[in-house]
Amino acid sequence: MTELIRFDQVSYRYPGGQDVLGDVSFSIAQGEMVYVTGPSGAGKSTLLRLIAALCRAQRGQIVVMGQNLSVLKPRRVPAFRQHIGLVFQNFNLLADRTVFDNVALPLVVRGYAYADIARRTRAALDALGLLRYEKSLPLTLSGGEQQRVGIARAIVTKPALILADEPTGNLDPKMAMDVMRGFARFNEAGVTVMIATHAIDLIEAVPKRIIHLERGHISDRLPTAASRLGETHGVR
Ligand SMILES: Nc1ncnc2c1ncn2[C@@H]1O[C@H](COP(=O)(O)OP(=O)(O)OP(=O)(O)O)[C@@H](O)[C@H]1O
Repeated sequence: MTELIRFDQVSYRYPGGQDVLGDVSFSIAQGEMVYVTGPSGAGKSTLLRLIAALCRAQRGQIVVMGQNLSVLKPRRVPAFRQHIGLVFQNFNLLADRTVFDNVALPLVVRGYAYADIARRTRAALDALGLLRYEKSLPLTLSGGEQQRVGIARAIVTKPALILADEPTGNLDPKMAMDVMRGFARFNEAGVTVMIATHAIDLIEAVPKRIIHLERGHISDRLPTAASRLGETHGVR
């Protein structure tokens, strides 16, 4: 078993705040698919941000793909991130570029030949059911369609690791299920996948390992329909 991600007693606080993650330790093997669950504010997004080196833990050690993130030099962060597909809540799409251009961008940045870019981009668009929108501008699409453009852009480089934060948040139930099954297919093809989600029904439909957070700590208590009810009502 090759370890892809390791957290050893990791704590993190935003500037001026309190610890939002405290003494978090876990290990994820290459090829695993893992859900990160927990009530709103439990620290799910922060956990994914730490793995992507978008922020840096004050205490403990994080190793991702063999790289110890506490000693990763800022100028090396972009190269490190090239192996990660990020799907975050704000889609960060370029409003003045077509769907095709948005999805192709990571390949353009990496200097792929145009024929390769076109083939891979269309394959990613096809996988997310977006081919017919390739010439559209993102703002002419629905929220769910824009979310899928963000996912297509994250997978187009065939990353070793996909980190997805609430990737089904804006999707209708059928599309949400399709997207979750899509992640499971990438995972079957060997990609390690971590998904922060509240969608207990999808987790039950596509069951995988769960890392459950409660107030910044890993908890053995797994998410249930009852906790989902609590979340809907904002109970912490
Ligand atoms: N940029 C920030 N500055 C200060 N505090 C922050 C920042 N981002 C998040 N927090 C705080 O950190 C805690 C954890 O937030 P995080 O977004 O990781 O939780 P989450 O489990 O992903 O929540 P949600 O399910 O609502 O997305 C929360 O208390 C939040 O208010």
